[in-house]
Amino acid sequence: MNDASGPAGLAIESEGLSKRFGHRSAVDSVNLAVPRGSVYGFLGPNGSGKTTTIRLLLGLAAPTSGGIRVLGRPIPAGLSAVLPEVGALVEGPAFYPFLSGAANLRRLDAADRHAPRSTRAARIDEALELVGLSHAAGKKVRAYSLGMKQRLGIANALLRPRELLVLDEPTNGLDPQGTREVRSLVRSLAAGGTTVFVSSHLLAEVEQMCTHVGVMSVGKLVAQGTLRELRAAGTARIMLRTPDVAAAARVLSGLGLHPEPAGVLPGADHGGLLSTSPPGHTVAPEDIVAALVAAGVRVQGFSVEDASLEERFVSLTGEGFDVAG
Ligand SMILES: Nc1ncnc2c1ncn2[C@@H]1O[C@H](COP(=O)(O)OP(=O)(O)OP(=O)(O)O)[C@@H](O)[C@H]1O
Repeated sequence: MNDASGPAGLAIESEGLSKRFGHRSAVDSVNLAVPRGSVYGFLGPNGSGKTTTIRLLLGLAAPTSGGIRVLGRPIPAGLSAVLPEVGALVEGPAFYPFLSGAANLRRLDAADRHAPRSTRAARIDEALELVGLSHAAGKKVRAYSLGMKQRLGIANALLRPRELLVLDEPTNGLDPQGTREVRSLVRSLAAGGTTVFVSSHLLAEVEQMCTHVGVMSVGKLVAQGTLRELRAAGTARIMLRTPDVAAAARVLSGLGLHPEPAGVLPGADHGGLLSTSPPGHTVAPEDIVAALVAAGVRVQGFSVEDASLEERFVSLTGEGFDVAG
């Protein structure tokens, strides 16, 4: 595995990570590569193995086979050294409803034997500030909205400065306002330099929050990379309106694209072309227009539709993604 000790290293890395329950493979040969400083969206339909993977990463379950390194140390051997650097929100944290948010954090902080008592109050104030709950510190948790409870859970994960934050479906069950709160919190933590590994079954959410994505399907990691890389692996579509259809088709074919007549398009005198580029083959839109103009093709309209990530993920997982959110 790579050396993860430098800033350019990986915050999480796994090799052949597998977990079986009886004959059932919940996680199957997963090779994760989560760069330091990234917001990594761990995307997959329900039951695809995300929670099990997260439990393995945090040493909450033992792998059947394969290796894991978190912040450069092997798991589970290096857990005690790594855990203080890692904040996690896996199962929704249990709060006492009749205690205030601050009082709940005081109890949780007191349960951490590494947390010095003398700095407890300052630590709690800081964590509440970070998640935007200072104003509600003295309010009983039963009066918190779901979004506030979730942010309190994240505050608990942030009682110490963390290099890595692992969040399992942090917006599950939240209303749109709570969802927005948690997403913007994740973005601001990432802007502060924390690596965030966040699971989700919502494609739109991953697109909004994340720099990197790993896609799980039936226990396997079927794609991984930056959002841009995954988009580029799809097929871009070009729509061209022109009266010079035949000449335009020759130019596009010459660029390695696949033009097809699009019939009469709205606003076109004679017709148009739909053109796709084969996967992995990209021609900059400005180069396409320049080539058309150089060949004397009269361009009435030109648009590029990026391959939708949704199409790409559906083709990877064979499942419709819930794209709401
Ligand atoms: N303790 C367990 N014993 C037996 N099977 C399990 C156990 N934990 C998980 N599984 C199975 O492993 C598979 C992956 O589950 P997992 O919870 O990791 O998926 P997930 O992607 O997190 O889904 P969800 O979003 O619904 O939690 C599922 O088929 C699940 O039923």
